[in-house]
Amino acid sequence: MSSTRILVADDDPTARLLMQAALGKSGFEVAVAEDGEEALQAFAHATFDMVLLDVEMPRLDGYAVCRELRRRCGDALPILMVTGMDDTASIEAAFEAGATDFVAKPISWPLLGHRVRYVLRATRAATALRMANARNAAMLDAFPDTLLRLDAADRIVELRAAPTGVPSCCMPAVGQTLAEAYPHEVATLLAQALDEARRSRQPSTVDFPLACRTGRPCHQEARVSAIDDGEALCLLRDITERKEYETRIHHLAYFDSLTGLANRRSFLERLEREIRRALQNKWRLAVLFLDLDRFKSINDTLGHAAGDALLQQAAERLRAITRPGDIVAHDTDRMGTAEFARLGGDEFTVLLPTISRPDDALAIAERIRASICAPFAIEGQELCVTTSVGIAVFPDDGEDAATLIKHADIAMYDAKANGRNGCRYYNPALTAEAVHRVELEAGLRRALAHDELVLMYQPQVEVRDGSIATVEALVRWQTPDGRLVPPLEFIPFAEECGLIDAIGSWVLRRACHDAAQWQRRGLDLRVAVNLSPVQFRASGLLDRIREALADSDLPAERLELEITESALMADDADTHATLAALRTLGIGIALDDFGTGYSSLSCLKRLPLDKLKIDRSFVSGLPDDVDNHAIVRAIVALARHLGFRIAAEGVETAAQAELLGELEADSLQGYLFSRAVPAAELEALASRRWPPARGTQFRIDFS
Ligand SMILES: Nc1nc2c(ncn2[C@@H]2O[C@@H]3COP(=O)(O)O[C@H]4[C@@H](O)[C@H](n5cnc6c(=O)[nH]c(N)nc65)O[C@@H]4COP(=O)(O)O[C@H]3[C@H]2O)c(=O)[nH]1
Repeated sequence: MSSTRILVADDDPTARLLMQAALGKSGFEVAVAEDGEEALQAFAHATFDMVLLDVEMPRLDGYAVCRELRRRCGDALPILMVTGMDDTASIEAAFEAGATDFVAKPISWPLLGHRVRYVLRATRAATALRMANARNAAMLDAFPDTLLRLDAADRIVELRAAPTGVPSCCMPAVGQTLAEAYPHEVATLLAQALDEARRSRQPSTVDFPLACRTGRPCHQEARVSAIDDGEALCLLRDITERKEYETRIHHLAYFDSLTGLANRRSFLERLEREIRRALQNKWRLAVLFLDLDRFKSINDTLGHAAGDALLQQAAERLRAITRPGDIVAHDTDRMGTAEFARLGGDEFTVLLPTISRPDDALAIAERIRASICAPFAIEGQELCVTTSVGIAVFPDDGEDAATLIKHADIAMYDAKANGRNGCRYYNPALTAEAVHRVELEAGLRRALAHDELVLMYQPQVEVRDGSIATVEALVRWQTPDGRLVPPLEFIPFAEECGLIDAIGSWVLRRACHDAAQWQRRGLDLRVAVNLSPVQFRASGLLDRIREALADSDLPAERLELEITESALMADDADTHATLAALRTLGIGIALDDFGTGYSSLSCLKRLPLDKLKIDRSFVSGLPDDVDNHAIVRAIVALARHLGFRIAAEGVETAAQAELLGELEADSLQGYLFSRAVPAAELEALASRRWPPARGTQFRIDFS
């Protein structure tokens, strides 16, 4: 450790010597000066930790030296003045000149060392305190918080306002108590935090909203800590932005951004809470599961923006249904607030936290169903949508959240399977059906992977000469156990579960391949392939068709696509562009199942179609059903007028064929001529001629 250097300035050589000896004995390194000027010169060449100055000195007295040294070295240098015992005037003058302390003559030599050490220690402590204060002040200046110092009565005795943060209108003032500065609840909260901090000697934190006069939301955080039993510090920080982020994050985590309804996670948490309550209180609750019937096809045909708008409006209707006071139940008070959620896609759930009996749930489900039935106005079009609702009741149908939701979902499927637009309770037998659906999907995936799909072809006979110009490709699923599954048992399901694209692509490629084979064998046949609405709207359709034609080497003119009216429901630019592009390629377009949809005449007129296929439901009653007769006659007249060819489906009797011939249909398809047959049998079939219908007695000769 380096020694402490002391400068002794005194014009009396004896006093100098004695001081030097006494201080040297106490372990200090001592330098001496004979007068004031010499003392200042000594400071110019060396540094000292302390100075002892005699008051009376020639040339420059001790006061002048003291003042000069203070100017040069600041407060950190301890200066001891040596004064006369009773000379209070010089003691006062010494302090005025900036002296740290004084030593009175006659000096007690044994005590001088102790006195010097004490002054040195005190000066160092004062310096350290000054530096700590400066550091604290700098830290507080850099602090983003507003600082309040409070006395024992929670009155603000000091306030350092942060440059930014707490808005001025929410800023307390010095002199106010917390109760005066803040609204009652906030003041109470802060007082509790202060009590806690004083008691535990640990800082404590609270946050609270404040009504800001600007009207903007304001949220503050206060961290309080006790200084001693009386005073306390309170740091205030504006956390409005953080709170807004937290709210937004919470909203994202718990709410569906499209509809503003609760999301799956939030619904599950609430359901779990309500199950616990229901268990304690021994009451029932119900979970409703619903989706919009045929939503997927609406979304695919009208586009996602329309689909989103529909979901938003449907969510709004759900909210409106169970607004407080709207619920019709046997025990309205106990019914509690219903919770709605969108689990994803068009799947919604409703939680009825307390029901007296299962009928209450059915009443709400029916109200929901009826409300969704009213037409929606979407993008300027009126859209009629229905919903199917499944109901599961706690504890009867499940004792935990996941089971209740699953069973309500299964019940909804049952409602769908039973004609849609209905409400169903869960029953255990339905689980078997749900298992069947899961197996069906797995089976279809396997069918695609293992080439279990087969195509059959049904001829369309030309009325003009009884020849077969077109055959319709109809898919079947040959399961490993040898069963031939008809398309209506898996195509609608494939549309629902998203497998239709893969199946449709397979059908297209196989049909093109078969048709190209027939062409190579000299058969003049066109192949008609069904295109589901989902496929029609899917991106990449044209590429897929071009690829299938190119790979099989089939001329585009030999391909016809059958599109149902629902696929063309969106009379928009995309529909026109797709149809026009197909026509430009040379592909024929037939409107399938005509009469069952909602095609408006004006819409039909604008579409580039080749053919209308009259649905077999109109053909089936012919020739006796007068209504069907009139409808078919009108369809034929309309199609003629628009320049389309006309095909009739489901022709089973010669009388039907004859009448359709008279009505001037162009081609006929039905069991009367042939069921759908494997590709290999088609060659034999296609070489036949059926007697022309027009003007002749239609006679079938299958021999
Ligand atoms: N009662 C009666 N029925 C007759 C008669 N003649 C033909 N049919 C049946 O009527 C359906 C005609 O096909 P669709 O209207 O396009 O109706 C098709 C079509 O909408 C769909 N489908 C079939 N294959 C495909 C495919 O490859 N892709 C797509 N997307 N749908 C397909 O499945 C539907 C049913 O197909 P299938 O069961 O093969 O049933 C075929 C056919 O077997 C008749 O005289 N009387």
